[in-house]
Amino acid sequence: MAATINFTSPTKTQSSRFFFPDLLGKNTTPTLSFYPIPKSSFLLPSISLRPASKSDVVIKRRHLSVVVSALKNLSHAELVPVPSESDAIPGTFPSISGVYAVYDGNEDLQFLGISRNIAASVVAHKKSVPELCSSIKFGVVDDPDRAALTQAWKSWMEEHISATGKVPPGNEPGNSTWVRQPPKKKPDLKLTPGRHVKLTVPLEDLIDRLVKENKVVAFIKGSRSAPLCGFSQRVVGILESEGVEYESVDVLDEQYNSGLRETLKKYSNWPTFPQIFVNGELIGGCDILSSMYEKGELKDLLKK
Ligand SMILES: N[C@@H](CCC(=O)N[C@@H](CS)C(=O)NCC(=O)O)C(=O)O
Ligand code: FES
Repeated sequence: MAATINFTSPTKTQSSRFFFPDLLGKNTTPTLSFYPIPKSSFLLPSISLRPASKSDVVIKRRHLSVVVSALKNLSHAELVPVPSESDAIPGTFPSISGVYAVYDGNEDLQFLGISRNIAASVVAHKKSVPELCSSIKFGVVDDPDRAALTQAWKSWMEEHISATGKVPPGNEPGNSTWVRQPPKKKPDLKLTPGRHVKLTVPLEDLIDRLVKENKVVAFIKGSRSAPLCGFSQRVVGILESEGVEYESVDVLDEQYNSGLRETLKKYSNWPTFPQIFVNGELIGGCDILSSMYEKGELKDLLKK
């Protein structure tokens, strides 16, 4: 079902087309009412299928407010086919928070998800697993904070489990089909092959070679995927938010970097960690890197 709504302001008239895939049952007639929004020259149209109830969800868009049906049971929610053209998905599903259920071509439930943008999630699933993504049920949640969304998801999950005795395949532990995995982080560099191997070169020389052969090196406490100190964590965060290719070395790793913590302090003449080297030169620690980042000086330095 689609509706075209015209709304007028003192200066212009606008017309928009809206889709209500699961709102308009056979016996309901939409009513259109207008009311002014404070601080806006526009009149705000509102569409409602029945007198507004407390559980209705009002979606506010810039100049528009639409009352959408509140969360229904999974079994009562309408199964909406996913359009084959991705461009048509945002017109079919709402771009707001809610819960959604993905069904395959046999109408078997494959996955129950929570989303901040249902239409965007459907676009992503349709792209990554088109063969499992034939139709969708969705429900929007009033005041969609994390707890309300989780509660709505649980109620659909419980309903499905009590009806079928099973968790949807996509929600089984270890199934990574539907949830995007975080990108794997680069491993930290190790200075030596291990404690058991006797070094033939002094540690200072290994450090020297390491910082000269790699453009950006961060000596940190802990690994880049799990820094063990707030200062190191901040530096990792800055380098990653700048999209910098860098090497990290854990000064607390006594297995592979034994002696590094004290030797590096002498090498760089800097008493603390983190330490960031660019083109073989010490730039500084957390304070210096943070201040360069805040002043926007880091991009230039790292480009050189
Ligand atoms: N102000 C310093 C903060 C770093 C700091 O104070 N580090 C201490 C605690 S993590 C440190 O490395 N101490 C010497 C050590 O642990 O060997 C910076 O800008 O990097
Ligand atoms: S390890 Fe304690 S402040 Fe860094």
